[in-house]
Amino acid sequence: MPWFGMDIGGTLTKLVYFEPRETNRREIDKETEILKNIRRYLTRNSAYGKTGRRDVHLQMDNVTIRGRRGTLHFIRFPTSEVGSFLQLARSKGMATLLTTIYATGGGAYKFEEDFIKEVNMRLSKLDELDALIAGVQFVDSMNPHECYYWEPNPDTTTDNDSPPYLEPCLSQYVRKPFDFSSPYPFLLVNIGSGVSMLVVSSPLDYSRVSGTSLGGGTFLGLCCLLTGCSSFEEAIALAASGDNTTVDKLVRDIYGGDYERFHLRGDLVASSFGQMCSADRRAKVSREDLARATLVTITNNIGSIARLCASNQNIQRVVFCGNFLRVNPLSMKLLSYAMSYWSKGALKALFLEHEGYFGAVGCLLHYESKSDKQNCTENAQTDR
Ligand SMILES: Nc1ncnc2c1ncn2[C@@H]1O[C@H](COP(=O)(O)OP(=O)(O)OP(=O)(O)O)[C@@H](O)[C@H]1O
Ligand SMILES: CC(C)(CO)[C@@H](O)C(=O)NCCC(=O)O
Repeated sequence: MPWFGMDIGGTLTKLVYFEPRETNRREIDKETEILKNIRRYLTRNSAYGKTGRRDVHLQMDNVTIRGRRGTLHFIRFPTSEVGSFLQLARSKGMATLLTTIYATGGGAYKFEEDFIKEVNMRLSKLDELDALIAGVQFVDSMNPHECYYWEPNPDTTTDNDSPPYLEPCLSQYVRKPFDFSSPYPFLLVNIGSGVSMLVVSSPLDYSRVSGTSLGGGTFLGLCCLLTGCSSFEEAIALAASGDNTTVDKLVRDIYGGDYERFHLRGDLVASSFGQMCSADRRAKVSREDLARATLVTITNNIGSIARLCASNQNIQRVVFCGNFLRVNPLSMKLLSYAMSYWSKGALKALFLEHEGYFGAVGCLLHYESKSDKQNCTENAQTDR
């Protein structure tokens, strides 16, 4: 059976395929024709059907899993296309193999029967947050460049005591590697369709301390409504060339400058979408500006909750992951700026290269959903 790990999320399904290195002739001969075809199909293409994509740039070579060396391939498709995926898998002969694969995410429960009916495939279900943490730890241990952060380029910033203003500052942010070899404790913020926030205290000890339904799904849903865009990539491209200050009400729109007593600078957003109460302004606003304001609103809200959780728990490192951050450097820079600015430099925002794939990797590792060793508690969500 090919080694798959699958995370069937609210928006995207992530499939990670481990291709063991062929060690000898006997092993190659033992592989059935169907398995060979599946391997060739997956590894020689980067698009599957209309919507399946392999993220070739994320491929990891020379990975060891359960004593075998090989390559990890990262594939995604919209969860709304699970039906087409099952038909494709059937057409490749999957139904003739007696298979069980490890799967997580809400869809592992929702689509369990469909997998059995369509491709004779059993889903062995793992908890999505257990799988997420296991995946983060494993990928980070295999990839020295996994973890990174953003900071203003020291060559382009001026020597000035006051923090740099937001907009000019963001364009100067550069990406830097971060040594994540002693990570604990850290706050893990998984921005998928919705958002989960986990305090990770040690490899086997974490708790879900908060969450918010205002996540990546909200950004995309609102952008589709407001701009008529039809894909995440389009929404991000619109936001990248927009200006949220025509949509949001800033502190300076209310005060004429800074609100000095409480150190609220004039360029801070006082009220997200606050300018859209005016019919005149609504008539003039562009799709780009609306997309930018939606991105900034959702990102800053997640940043605020993350900051509260981190300071409640006395944590300095906040690791953001999830596919909302895919092709989305703007949100990463905004989060970096907000974490540092609002905590007066105490908090550091960190990011992971394999963004939304950790749950699927965790499945591939065949971690058990309820290990006796693991101390995973669903805490009262007091941070809301
Ligand atoms: N190609 C894409 N299509 C749709 N959304 C995308 C795409 N790329 C990135 N995204 C963003 O990623 C989000 C989904 O992220 P992710 O795959 O981590 O979560 P999920 O597993 O689907 O959701 P959840 O964990 O809440 O069930 C979307 O809501 C959207 O903001
Ligand atoms: C429901 C999950 C865990 C599914 O991945 C995720 O979408 C999420 O954490 N949503 C936020 C739920 C909340 O805490 O308000």
